[in-house]
Amino acid sequence: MAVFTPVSLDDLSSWITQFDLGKALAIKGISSGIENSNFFITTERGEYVLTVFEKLTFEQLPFYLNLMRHLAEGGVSVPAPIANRKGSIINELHGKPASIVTKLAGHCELAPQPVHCAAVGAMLACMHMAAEDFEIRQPNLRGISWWNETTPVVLPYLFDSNKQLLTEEMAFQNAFAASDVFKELPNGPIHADLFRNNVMFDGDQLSGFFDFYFAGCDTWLFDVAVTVNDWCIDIESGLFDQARVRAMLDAYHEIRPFTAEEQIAWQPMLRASALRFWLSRLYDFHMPRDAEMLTPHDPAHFERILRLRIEQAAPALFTTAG
Ligand SMILES: Nc1ncnc2c1ncn2[C@@H]1O[C@H](COP(=O)(O)OP(=O)(O)O)[C@@H](O)[C@H]1O
Ligand SMILES: N[C@@H](CCOP(=O)(O)O)C(=O)O
Repeated sequence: MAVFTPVSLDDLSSWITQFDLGKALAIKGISSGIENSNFFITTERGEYVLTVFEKLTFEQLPFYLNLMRHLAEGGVSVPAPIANRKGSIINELHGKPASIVTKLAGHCELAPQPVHCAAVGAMLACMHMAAEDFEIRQPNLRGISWWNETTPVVLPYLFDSNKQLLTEEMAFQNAFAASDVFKELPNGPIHADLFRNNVMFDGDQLSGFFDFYFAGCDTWLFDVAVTVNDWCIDIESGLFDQARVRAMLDAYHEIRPFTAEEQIAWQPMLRASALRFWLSRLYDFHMPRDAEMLTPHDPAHFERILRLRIEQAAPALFTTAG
């Protein structure tokens, strides 16, 4: 159970009077979250999701919530934040920032087929384009600066072979980030954590992307790499499933054609996205924080993926002109 800040129906009943949502009828804690306290709530107007933010601050949250609002208004299926009568979408609850967003229908698809990957690829391209004119700029807080800060923290915990892997990959990624090719990569707001558990499907119909709380401005290709590295692999081995890879990349390319520079950067970017999650999982594993680490994610999964992405040629990013 990962509700860190309990909210009772009584608490909700008084707090919700600031919104035009009618009376609160029910509240149910969601157990699967690991970052925030999430609740399904029912009011006289319908069903919503209430999030009490455990770590993100009143200063950081406007980027994430306004991005969601911008995307929802732009026709991308994401949870839309609900404003109170004063127009505020971030409001204090039990001393912490909290928000109500619309509830997406359906369930996460944890055993995706090519049809699901194509839907995710197409919507990812639409999302990148819809976010292009979003005005708030906040860097990807789990980007290369964070990798450089985190590497010396986790290095002492690693066996020699992994020490070498991490040190050499960081050198490679720092050089890649300084390259001319990297500077030409299209960028903007990205989701940055679009794993299978952050997308909702209603049957085979994609009903939306959610959990934008790792979003930030970075290269679009990094977002594609994060998504492909989770959706298009055999989970046990980390090897690519070629049918799912093609379905996702072709669907993306049809909407937002990849560039020649992105093709050159594709393999380094697949490595970068594996490195990013290896590092965060190593950090969370060796520096656990309270209750959220009851079920730490396995760092070895991304160590395996990183080794594969270094050793094996990347699948073509695109096979036809856009
Ligand atoms: N807008 C939403 N619509 C429907 N379900 C949601 C929504 N937001 C969160 N959930 C549910 O809550 C669970 C935990 O949310 P998530 O954002 O992943 O939490 P955390 O960031 O704390 O890991 C999700 O797996 C999903 O089932
Ligand atoms: N996707 C990351 C963990 C981020 O947690 P989330 O449940 O909020 O998506 C990983 O797998 O390491």
